[in-house]
Amino acid sequence: MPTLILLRHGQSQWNLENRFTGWVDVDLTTEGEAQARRGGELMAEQGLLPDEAFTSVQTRAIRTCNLALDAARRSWIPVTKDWRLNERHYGGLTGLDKTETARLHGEEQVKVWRRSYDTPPPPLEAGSEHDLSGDPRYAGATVPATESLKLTLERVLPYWTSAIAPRLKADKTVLVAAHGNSLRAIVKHLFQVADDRIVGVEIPTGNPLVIELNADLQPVSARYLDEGRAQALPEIAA
Ligand SMILES: O=C(O)[C@@H](CO)OP(=O)(O)O
Repeated sequence: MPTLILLRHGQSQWNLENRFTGWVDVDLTTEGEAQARRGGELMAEQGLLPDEAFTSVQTRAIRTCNLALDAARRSWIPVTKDWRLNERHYGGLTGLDKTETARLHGEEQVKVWRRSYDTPPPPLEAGSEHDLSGDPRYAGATVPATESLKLTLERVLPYWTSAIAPRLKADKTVLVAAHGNSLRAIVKHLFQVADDRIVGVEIPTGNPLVIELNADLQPVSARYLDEGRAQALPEIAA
């Protein structure tokens, strides 16, 4: 049975500092490294051993992938990195403190920027501190100035369809080590979550989400491996 393991990176330095992160390449904290290792141990304990892995081009996801695979003794499997699995681009909010931003703009406005489906944050100014358009890892890609979840899904989905789905259709166990919002986009697609319901999906850091799929890649079961840190999951269509 095709098995998908979604793993959000472990706690990052800016998760800890409560700053809007997006495409900024912050690293894991010591706690985040431990979460990633624990995620790998849980996979091994439950016999969920990935055949292949996909991750973004951001350090916190790459290191989470490596730490989890090391802990599961699967660091030899093929790992493919692609920017399409990056976190949602946070535009002009990048780097700002989330609480301070809510104080300035109001809780409601910040909730819309963080969790609405199709309202992107204000764009990042070209040439500003967090402008990554000159970063060599994005050579050939168009670096967005901001992204809503909808825009994130629109760049994740073609990659899902062309690169990840074929491996699942070949009946593989596939690990995707990525980010809160790129994984939320995959969950939205797989579970057909309505635009106004996706706000309720919050994937915890470093907790493997195992989704068993049928031959048409529709979910037949879903569960977090660390039950103590689990969050609500969308319903599976009958
Ligand atoms: O800052 C970010 O890039 C994301 C993920 O940590 O935050 P949010 O919870 O607002 O999606």
